Amino acid sequence: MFSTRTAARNLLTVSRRQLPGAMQLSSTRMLFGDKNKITIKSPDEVKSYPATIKVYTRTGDKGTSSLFTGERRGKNDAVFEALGTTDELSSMLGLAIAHLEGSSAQSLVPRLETIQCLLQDVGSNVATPVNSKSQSKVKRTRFDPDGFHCTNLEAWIDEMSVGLPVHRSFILPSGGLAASTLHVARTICRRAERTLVPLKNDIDKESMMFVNRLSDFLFVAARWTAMQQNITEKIYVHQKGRVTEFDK
Ligand SMILES: Nc1ncnc2c1ncn2[C@@H]1O[C@H](COP(=O)(O)OP(=O)(O)OP(=O)(O)O)[C@@H](O)[C@H]1O
Repeated sequence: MFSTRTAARNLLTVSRRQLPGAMQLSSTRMLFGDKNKITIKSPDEVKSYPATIKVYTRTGDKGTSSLFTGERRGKNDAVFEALGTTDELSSMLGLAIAHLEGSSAQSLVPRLETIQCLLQDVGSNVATPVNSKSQSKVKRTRFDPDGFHCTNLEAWIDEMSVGLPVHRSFILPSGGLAASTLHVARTICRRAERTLVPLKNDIDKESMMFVNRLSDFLFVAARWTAMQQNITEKIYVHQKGRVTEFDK
């Protein structure tokens, strides 16, 4: 038997991203290890890997990479476009979290962390086309079959919309560092949604619903953050014939 501390130390050498495709999935339940190997226990398999899995495998050097099914495709394939964009979105949420922590809007952080995990699940869904031969993998990567996460986003949107200032004009991406970062995340989210469209027959419809609802949530989250931090949002002003302070 190995102590939890030893296992934790060994785990430090391996991030989820470094593990083979299958092990990057959210269905991975548990990792434990000894000095020389990491054992990963997921619902239907237990596998061991060397404790020092390297970040690079060199298998992607020629411009192809693998889906969860093992199928290799060019890195310019629509699947990797979508995976890269959801990854970019999750990274931007990480930046938003960094700006929120310690602020009067930090209660938003756990929600954003939940969303980061769900984007990982959307990625798993994207990386496993629904008509793949391996139906067990398709089943394992099914995204939100009950629509729970989409409904949950709607509940968050409704709750956080209460008390937001009402404007007749467009709200410009603004409201401070955290809110503006959330606006950037919102625009990446909309791009992520566009990257899913060519894949719509290969992914679960709930993935698309979730990403669509997520951009609405991020809009409200940005506005809510500005309000919590007492920062006034900027509003669109028609510029025709208008001289700026700078030009005067
Ligand atoms: N350029 C990319 N854009 C989006 N997704 C990618 C890209 N490259 C790889 N992926 C996805 O991310 C996973 C992990 O990326 P990784 O960099 O380990 O893959 P690789 O480039 O195929 O391998 P290596 O970097 O070890 O040569 C891959 O299995 C693939 O699903």
